[in-house]
Amino acid sequence: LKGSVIFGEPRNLACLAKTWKGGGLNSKVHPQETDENEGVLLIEKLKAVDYEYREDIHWTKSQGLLGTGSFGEVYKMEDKETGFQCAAKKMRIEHFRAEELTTCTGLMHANVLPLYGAVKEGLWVTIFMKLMEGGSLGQLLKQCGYLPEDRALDYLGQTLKGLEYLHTHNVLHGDVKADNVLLSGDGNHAVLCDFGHAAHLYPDEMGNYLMTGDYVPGTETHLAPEVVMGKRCDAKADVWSSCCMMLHLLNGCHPWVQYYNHPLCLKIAKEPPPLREIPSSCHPSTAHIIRSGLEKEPAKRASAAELRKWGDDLLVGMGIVGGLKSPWRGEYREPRCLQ
Ligand SMILES: N#Cc1cccc(-c2csc(Nc3cc(F)ccc3O)n2)c1
Repeated sequence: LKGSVIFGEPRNLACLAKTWKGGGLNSKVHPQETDENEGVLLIEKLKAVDYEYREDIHWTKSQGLLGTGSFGEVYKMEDKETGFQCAAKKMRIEHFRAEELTTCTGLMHANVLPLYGAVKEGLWVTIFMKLMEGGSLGQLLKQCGYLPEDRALDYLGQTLKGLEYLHTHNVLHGDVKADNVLLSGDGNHAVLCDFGHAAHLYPDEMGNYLMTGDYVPGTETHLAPEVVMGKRCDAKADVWSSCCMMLHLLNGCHPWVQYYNHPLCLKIAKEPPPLREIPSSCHPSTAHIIRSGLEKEPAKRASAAELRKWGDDLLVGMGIVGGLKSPWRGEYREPRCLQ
């Protein structure tokens, strides 16, 4: 069995990932070589042996799912030689998008989940990332209904910090939602994950950074109007989604679904933004932040940087600087949409 898994740099992984798109060249030209093993590991704790890194031989996934990512299931995994544990998303090569790796390789920020590497084994691609013991924000919501305003604001702020960084690097996340925000074991640190819908933003003649046509839309309830209308969109599409996520955190249910039937995309394009779903109990500045992020016109919509700044000032204004937030797994709150 031969392999070509190396310990390398992010740009090596970005370059290799482009050859995996659509099943990879080899699987077409030499179908019998569907057991090939290639990839790039970015940390020493994941050790390829003789240029191979194969499931059950060099690493094993633990029983039970951590979660379900875009196009693949997420497991806790352990390197057999080093005992190091991390998270791994395994998916079929047909569902793999090179952007999942080319957008996040080489990016490092406190609110963006670090990438540890990726390998292809036959017709499967596995992406390794840092293990986040607190699980996803989506899972936390399922456990506690909806979040108190201070904690929701804190998680929105951390998500916006991650988005601000991605947007500065001309990357659109493309599927901002509670399921794609992961938490540390103590619930205090939140990171953006899952670049399965991510896209590179390119400057047009007007200097706007837009994405190209091959964007795979994210979660319907969180899609911005310009996305559902098939327009070329920019980083502002993530800002709209982040405020849909905020409504989800505050209400315990996705926006739109209480008021409209599917297909929602027609309503998102036609109807006014879901401002009536902002809880009346919210601090006026919280409502202002959400309204500014739910402007239908992308040019009028606030940027991630602007919303994050307002959010930081508001948390200071509310006297919440680090840790004075409601308990992280407090008592269950009946989602507002079921009340
Ligand atoms: N650790 C962890 C953990 C716990 C719960 C959910 C998730 C989760 C939701 S989407 C997601 N995507 C993802 C996870 C990887 F390990 C690698 C690439 C990914 O896109 N992971 C991760």
